[in-house]
Amino acid sequence: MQSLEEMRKELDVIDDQITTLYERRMKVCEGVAEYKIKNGRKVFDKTRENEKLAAVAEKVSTDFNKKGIRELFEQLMSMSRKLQYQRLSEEGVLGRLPFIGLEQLDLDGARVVFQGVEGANNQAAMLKYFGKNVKNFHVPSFRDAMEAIEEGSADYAVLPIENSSAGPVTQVYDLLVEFENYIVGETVLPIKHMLAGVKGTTLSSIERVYSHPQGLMQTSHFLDEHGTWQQISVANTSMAAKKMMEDQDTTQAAVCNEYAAELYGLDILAREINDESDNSTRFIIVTNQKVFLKNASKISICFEIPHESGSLYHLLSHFIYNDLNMTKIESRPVEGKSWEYRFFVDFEGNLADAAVKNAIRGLREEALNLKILGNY
Ligand SMILES: C=C(O[C@@H]1C=C(C(=O)O)C=C[C@H]1O)C(=O)O
Repeated sequence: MQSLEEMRKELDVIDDQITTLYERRMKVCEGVAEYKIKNGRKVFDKTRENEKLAAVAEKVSTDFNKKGIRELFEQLMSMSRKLQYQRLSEEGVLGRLPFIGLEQLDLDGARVVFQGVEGANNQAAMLKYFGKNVKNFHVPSFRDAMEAIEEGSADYAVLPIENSSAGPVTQVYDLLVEFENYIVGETVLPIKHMLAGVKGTTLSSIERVYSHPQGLMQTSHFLDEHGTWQQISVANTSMAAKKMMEDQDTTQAAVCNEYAAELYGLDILAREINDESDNSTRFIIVTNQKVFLKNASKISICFEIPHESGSLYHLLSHFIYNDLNMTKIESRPVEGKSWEYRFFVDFEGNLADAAVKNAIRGLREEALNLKILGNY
């Protein structure tokens, strides 16, 4: 039997050959890039890649090696594409993105819509971002807010997207896909939940507690201690508070913020019942124009992927190869396609950066239905 040293020497010789061949292959791919630039051809040719994968698998013997050689060539061709996108970028033929860069947002006389009623956390987020003199109105649902900007009755909408303890506001993710509206800003607001009821309500008189599902989730530890209370979801925490005022019923209470409790004349029965003491929610500012601030530093996109092994891995490699820092990934089921998912990715960068354009070009060719949700 050969010694380990001898076998390693043999591997070194083989690897030298692979390395030389890799460089030679990439050199040819540069030529392919030049050809494609000249002739306006797409970088990604899935048919050619599938033929190649089948051909190389044919040439090796065991199932293990068939799988291995496919993986190796998937990687090689993915590298080849990235080199080609880079050449396209250097030649300035990446194409223009349909977003217009602005020095600042047009906030003059802007009308802003938020979901809920007076006292909603969405309203507090709006006041934080736009200032207290902002012209505004409120609507019953997130969908109504999206429609208001799409049809132009409002210029901006403020929507919650994610909570530090309860996670994503999934409905808002889905609406971002459905509507031609784009994120232009974000703001983070600390959220403190109170348990509030009309005068005379006590912890022992309560049978039902009302709030937005996020409000119920963010106070689940406290609510679990009162397991007999029925938890009822309503569209907004401030709507729950308003309902308490309207019903005047001591068998029910609302999870809402202090301002809403005050506004609707409720007593606070328990303060700061949120599970996490630093509970906070990130809100996005959405508009109907494809614009971004020139100093924007975060990009949100979403895409579907072919239902094949390795496809997410290959798509995410565009971030790695362009040195882009991915800060978040979420997935949501694709409507009408059971067990298929749409991915939402946030990463650092500006749409004017070459690295960003390069990554988006690659993602656009290789993913299904890529949508840029905004740069802010
Ligand atoms: C090199 C090409 O570009 C891409 C990369 C391929 C490869 O590395 O073999 C194959 C198909 C294309 O997706 C080509 O079109 O031939």
